[in-house]
Amino acid sequence: MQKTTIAILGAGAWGQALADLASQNGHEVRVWSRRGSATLEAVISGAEIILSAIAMKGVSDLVSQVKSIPLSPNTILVTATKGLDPQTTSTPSQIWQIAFPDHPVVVLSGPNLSQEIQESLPAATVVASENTAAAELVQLVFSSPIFRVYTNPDPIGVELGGTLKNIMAIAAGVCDGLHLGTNAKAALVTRGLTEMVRIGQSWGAKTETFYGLSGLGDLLATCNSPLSRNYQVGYQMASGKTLTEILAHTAGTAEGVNTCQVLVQRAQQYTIPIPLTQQVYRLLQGEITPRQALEELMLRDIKPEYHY
Ligand SMILES: NC(=O)c1ccc[n+]([C@@H]2O[C@H](COP(=O)([O-])OP(=O)(O)OC[C@H]3O[C@@H](n4cnc5c(N)ncnc54)[C@H](O)[C@@H]3O)[C@@H](O)[C@H]2O)c1
Ligand SMILES: O=P(O)(O)OC[C@H](O)CO
Repeated sequence: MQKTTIAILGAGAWGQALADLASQNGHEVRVWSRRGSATLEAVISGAEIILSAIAMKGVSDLVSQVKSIPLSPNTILVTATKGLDPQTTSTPSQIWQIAFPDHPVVVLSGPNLSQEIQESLPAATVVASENTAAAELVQLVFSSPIFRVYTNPDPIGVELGGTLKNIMAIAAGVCDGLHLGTNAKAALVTRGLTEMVRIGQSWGAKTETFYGLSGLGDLLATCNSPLSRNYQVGYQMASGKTLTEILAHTAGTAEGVNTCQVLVQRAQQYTIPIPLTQQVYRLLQGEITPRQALEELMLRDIKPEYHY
């Protein structure tokens, strides 16, 4: 394809991996980091695609900074952050789209542990947008023999899959850390997916999106890999460490911690049942031990698996 100019905002593990994928495909890639020497203006000037891969806590501020810089009207905005805004409970793509109503916004999300991608191991991802042409351009830019990219028309569903699975990955880490066995893990991941679907429906996401790469796919990757920072948080909590101790020694961002707090707030507002998320929340708050969280989940009122 034609060479495209791409600005990657965020030089963390994920921003760097995506920058490398685009560079390997021959595109002109410029990376901005808040600690780097290049200005944001210089990095995004003339870029056809601006991709943000920064941590959730910086998204609103970054959006304001980008908004103060004139952009070409065709510039495509891509978000690869997996989190929720604590003030508004909005997703990153919603924040970008509100600030830039006339620009196409694309969500990039999938089972993508950055370390495996940096080792050139094969992976697949999803680029989702209401603007099909924009999603297809981003698909072309990143597709390669080691990175298979699918398009999808449900950006909120794709984004929520990648965001909500982080809470379940914390729970999966606890499950493995307590050596609860394969049956327990299967039950947790399956009921976790049911909870993700329920939350997603309240946001207007399509149910089937959660059964694809960005939902079930990312849930499986993150709940089964010691490379996941969220899984590591849960695994270490099972050994009795406090959240503060764990985060002090965690390299990189475990978004599930913040997402869990925001989701509890949103679930109260919209009356969404979120039993797994509630127990992860109480555990992270230091209100209960991992064993107590397990007991509370197992001893809830019995009920049908589905309400058909
Ligand atoms: N690492 C992965 O495997 C992976 C894969 C897919 C998605 N993600 C998501 O991508 C996002 C970034 O993850 P990461 O692994 O690169 O984390 P990281 O901790 O390695 O990097 C975070 C980046 O965000 C930047 N940042 C943090 N706060 C900021 C602020 N206030 N203003 C501007 N920049 C700020 C940091 O400087 C850094 O460049 C997260 O939402 C994560 O869930 C990560
Ligand atoms: O390290 P984690 O837990 O943020 O997971 C990384 C990616 O989201 C996996 O797709």
